Amino acid sequence: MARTTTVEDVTVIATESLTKRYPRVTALDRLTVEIAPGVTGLVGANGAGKSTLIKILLGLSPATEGTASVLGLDSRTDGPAIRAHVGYMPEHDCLPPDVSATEFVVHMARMSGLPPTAARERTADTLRHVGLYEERYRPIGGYSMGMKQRVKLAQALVHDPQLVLLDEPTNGLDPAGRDEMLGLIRRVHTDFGISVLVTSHLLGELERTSDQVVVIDGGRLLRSSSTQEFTQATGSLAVEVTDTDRHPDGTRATLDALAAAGLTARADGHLLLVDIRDESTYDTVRDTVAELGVGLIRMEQRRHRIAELFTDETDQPDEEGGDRDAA
Ligand SMILES: Nc1ncnc2c1ncn2[C@@H]1O[C@H](COP(=O)(O)OP(=O)(O)OP(=O)(O)O)[C@@H](O)[C@H]1O
Repeated sequence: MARTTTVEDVTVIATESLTKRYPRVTALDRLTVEIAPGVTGLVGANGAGKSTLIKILLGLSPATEGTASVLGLDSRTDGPAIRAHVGYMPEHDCLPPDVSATEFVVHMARMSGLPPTAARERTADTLRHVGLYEERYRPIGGYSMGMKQRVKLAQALVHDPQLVLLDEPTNGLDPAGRDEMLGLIRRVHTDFGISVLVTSHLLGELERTSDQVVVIDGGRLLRSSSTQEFTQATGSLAVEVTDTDRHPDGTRATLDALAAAGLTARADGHLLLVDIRDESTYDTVRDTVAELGVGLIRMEQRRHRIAELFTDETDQPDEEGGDRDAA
């Protein structure tokens, strides 16, 4: 089932100066971005313009200015062809409570043009894939939020699209449910080769799930790059040490000793952030800690986090994560 990537689909979505103005608000403001195959996270606070972008990409809402192409098709003129090759999971609950997941997803498959037998087979496969097989004949009205989100995902996948646009698929889920949904989303790409654009206002989850992250704010592009670039190594070494009877504040004692050894370091809570000058920095830290007699709990190179985009670049968040999910 997995597809091979060809030169033509190196860019699955491209926008150029895309602008959408409503009477009172500019929802998208000259947005120019290219999205490669794989899993892409589109992150932004509520009202940033994520849903507006998705509706324009699907050809459901016209842009005021600029252009957007999806799988090489023009969203202004090729809406029906785009929707034939793209699956869409809307943000809000749009499910009929009185029908079963099977009935609903078969209906959506038929709407996309699949013949009856193929629609039933694809529905069974897709519901199994999203983990809803046992409950598939029960009315959706009795489903949990997590199960409803899976039905919405299944209907987006049932016609075997090349790309799916998932609008806030983790909304309303508890942390375990979110993790499961993110795992499913990742597998949509790894198992079936389907590219995914997934929106969220939660930064941490996109860091884990996406190959590329696009950040928008007030309809403008804040940043677009690979997740690897976002989380690349920084030039500082995070060091954590124990306290001892001789050094009841081990962190402070180590900070002073590192300064005496000629290194630049600062305390960040219980962590010490040491500037890496060259390879010898590691040895100097190790030797300084050993001479002091405090225990070395960890010594590792710091990595950037996507959350830092929303703070001062130099204002490193707490190592334990803090509120990494807040946009
Ligand atoms: N049909 C509309 N008419 C007028 N204004 C709209 C319309 N749709 C969206 N907006 C406005 O455009 C801006 C962007 O909204 P959009 O729904 O795209 O944001 P979002 O990032 O998806 O956030 P959310 O997750 O809250 O939906 C908001 O200020 C919103 O109020």
